[in-house]
Amino acid sequence: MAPQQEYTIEQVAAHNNEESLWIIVDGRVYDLTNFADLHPGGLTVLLEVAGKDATQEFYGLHRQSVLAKFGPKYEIGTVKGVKSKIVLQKPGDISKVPYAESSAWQGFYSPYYNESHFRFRAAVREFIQKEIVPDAAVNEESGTIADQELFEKMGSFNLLACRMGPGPHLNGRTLPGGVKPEEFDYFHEMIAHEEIGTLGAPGFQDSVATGMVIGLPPVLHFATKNVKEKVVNEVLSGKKRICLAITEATAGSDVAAIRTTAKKSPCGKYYIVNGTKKWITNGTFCDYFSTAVRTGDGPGGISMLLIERSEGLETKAIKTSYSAAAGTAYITFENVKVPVENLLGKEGQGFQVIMYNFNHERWFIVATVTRSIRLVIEECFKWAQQRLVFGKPLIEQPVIRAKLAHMISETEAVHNWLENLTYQMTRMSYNEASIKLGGPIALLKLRCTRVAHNVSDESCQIFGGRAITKTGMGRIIEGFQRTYKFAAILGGSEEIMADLGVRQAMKFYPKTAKL
Ligand code: HEM
Repeated sequence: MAPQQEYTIEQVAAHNNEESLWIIVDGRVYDLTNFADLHPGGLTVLLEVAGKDATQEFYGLHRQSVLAKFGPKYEIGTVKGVKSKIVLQKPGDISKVPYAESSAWQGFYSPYYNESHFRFRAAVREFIQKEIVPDAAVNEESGTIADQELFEKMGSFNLLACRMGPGPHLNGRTLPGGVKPEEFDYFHEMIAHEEIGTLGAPGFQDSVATGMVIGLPPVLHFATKNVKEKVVNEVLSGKKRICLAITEATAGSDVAAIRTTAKKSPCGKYYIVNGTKKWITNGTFCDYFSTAVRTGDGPGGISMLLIERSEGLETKAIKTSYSAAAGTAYITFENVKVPVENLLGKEGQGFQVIMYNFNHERWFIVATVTRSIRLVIEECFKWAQQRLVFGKPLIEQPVIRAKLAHMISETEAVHNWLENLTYQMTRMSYNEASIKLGGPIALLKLRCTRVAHNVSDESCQIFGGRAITKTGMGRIIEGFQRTYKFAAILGGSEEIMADLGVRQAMKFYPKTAKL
């Protein structure tokens, strides 16, 4: 960085032309003479503010990251007697923008969190900011998946293990923030998913590693000892990757309609798998596929197999509105030989295996999406404060404040319900949770993705043209509005969630209750 020389306002004012073009942003002086021709916004706009304080103009048109990237190259000093007012966020910082964080992180009391949760979030956030954020926006745009090195870093930091929740797979590990495996609970796990939701790069954030969060549980809970030990170690260390392969072109929410078959070989040592899978998150780059197959007729004829990438298994990318970084795949199986030891659970009991993780999968989606919604709220709040329209900040318009009010209140309601249900998960046995939480989690997911819909809609109106522009101020909003629908379909569509929620409630309806 250039030495911090001090300049008077008058000295800066003398550099007001193309030959010498200086500006002030937040008490710092930038010499843009050599940058002016490269400036994406053009030379004219810079000449209009040459030699002047351009803080307001700058923040009306650029994200902070522009200064973080170009500032060190062009900054030549500070303005005498002027203190910089804008705080650049550092890795691990908690946002002070109201509602941009869970309330407990903004000074409100909470019955749910202890000191270890705060340590855990700080450590995970710092890791994500340092190791994942630098690639996120670039990979999101280019459609490049996370590289092997990043997976292994997430493995050795034990972020991958933490995203699988509490359980024996954590034993012997040092968890982020020095959290001990025995103190790790579903709130820590929720925080890990939430932090991934801060990336603002929907496809890329799925690349790190949604496939694992939904694809490894069948192995963790239903694989034979040998298969489990090998695969869980490989995946949690980041050396190999896994995904969940259930959906087919003709079978989505109606899982029972799957057609992919697995027939025992005459020697009895293998299943021979034939068929297809569609919209498989992370499929293009996974080594393992937890796959639903048909081993017999009807709903009782479904089984789950762990299939390794091998001869006859091919994946190709599906072009979705998502970034290709998510690795959304169409998979074909042509006489793929799968050892019988790779059966997950019992033959014909695939439904139980699939259902085992449904609540967890939906809960994880809510945690991640709700955090992404908060990020959208933070973006809208900041934008409404710094964008001048009709001569005053956008937030001075009552209609904009009303939009923020709806976004905030809906999101806080969802998050509070999420915390409440997470608390139930920390207290209930698996069996109790299966009986009692299926309905509420389904309804929570329904509400969460409906709120995502409303927030997307309102945020687009607040950001205007920038909400449909891939770079610049509206970058996060553009990504959100293009992709939020994914969560309304993945893990059970809104319609199925609504129906399931009420059907579950009907099971508990007292026969004696009458109007
Ligand atoms: C340190 C000083 C500056 C740097 C490094 C800088 C850099 C940039 C960059 C990288 C962009 C592209 C942003 C994107 O679309 O992602 C941009 C756009 C732009 N800049 Fe600057 N800029 C600076 C100062 C200014 C100032 C002082 C003004 C106006 C007075 C200005 C006006 C604009 C405009 C109008 C655009 C286009 C914005 C849009 O398409 O919405 N810039 N600038």
